[in-house]
Amino acid sequence: MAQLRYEAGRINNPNVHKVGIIALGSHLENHGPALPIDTDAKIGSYIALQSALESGAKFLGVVFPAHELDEIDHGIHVSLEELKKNLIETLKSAKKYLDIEKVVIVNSHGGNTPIMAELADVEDETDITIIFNNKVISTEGPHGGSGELSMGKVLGILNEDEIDNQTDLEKYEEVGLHGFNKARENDPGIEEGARDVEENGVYVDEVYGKQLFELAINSVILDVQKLLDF
Ligand SMILES: Nc1nc(O)c(N)c(N[C@@H]2O[C@H](COP(=O)(O)O)[C@@H](O)[C@H]2O)n1
Ligand SMILES: [Fe+2]
Repeated sequence: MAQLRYEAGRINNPNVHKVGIIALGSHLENHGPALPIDTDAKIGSYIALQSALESGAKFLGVVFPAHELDEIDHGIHVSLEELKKNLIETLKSAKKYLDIEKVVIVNSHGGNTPIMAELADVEDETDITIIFNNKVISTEGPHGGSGELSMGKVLGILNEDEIDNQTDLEKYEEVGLHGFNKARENDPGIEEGARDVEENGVYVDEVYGKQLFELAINSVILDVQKLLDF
């Protein structure tokens, strides 16, 4: 069997080959008329791929299923148990075929956050060390709001003709999670996002979109370094 040249290419530390970066987003979720239903998956995949290119870590693609709170009905999502099962199978496959021992999960969908409480289990089941990176969720602001619109502009997935309609909130109740009153009552962050869209509307700024991506990518690169230092 061929001897692999782990030091080939722009590789600072050959151990980086044991580190993977995988995106966890949502492919089937309304984001108003200006953004496609797989906006989260594309934002997360872009961050994961760019981070892998910069750090030398392996790009492991994107997890297919996504979870969401019951009180937020804006797409097609699975139970937390089903997401956890799929994540374990996916990571076991990365270990079996690519000899991956450590992974950064790049989360780009707010509804996946509850999986964080299951990660110790996932690490035990897969014998893989995990860092869960939620940076883009914590900086992007409201669902289908200015942050996602601006990143969508950078990715070229934005329908510019529909931007003025994005805040027709009676029609597109998912924008800012405006129409999900129970979720707004239960989560001050969601309430804040809804109020922001209701009071300030939305805008598109490509420079802002690039800054959001840079912040998220740098944060993932730092996580890769932390895993290398383990
Ligand atoms: N979709 C969703 N589900 C939850 O459970 C949430 N807590 C949030 N939070 C807010 O929505 C933004 C996420 O929107 P995307 O899922 O990335 O489209 C997030 O930034 C919070 O403002 N969202
Ligand atoms: Fe989402």
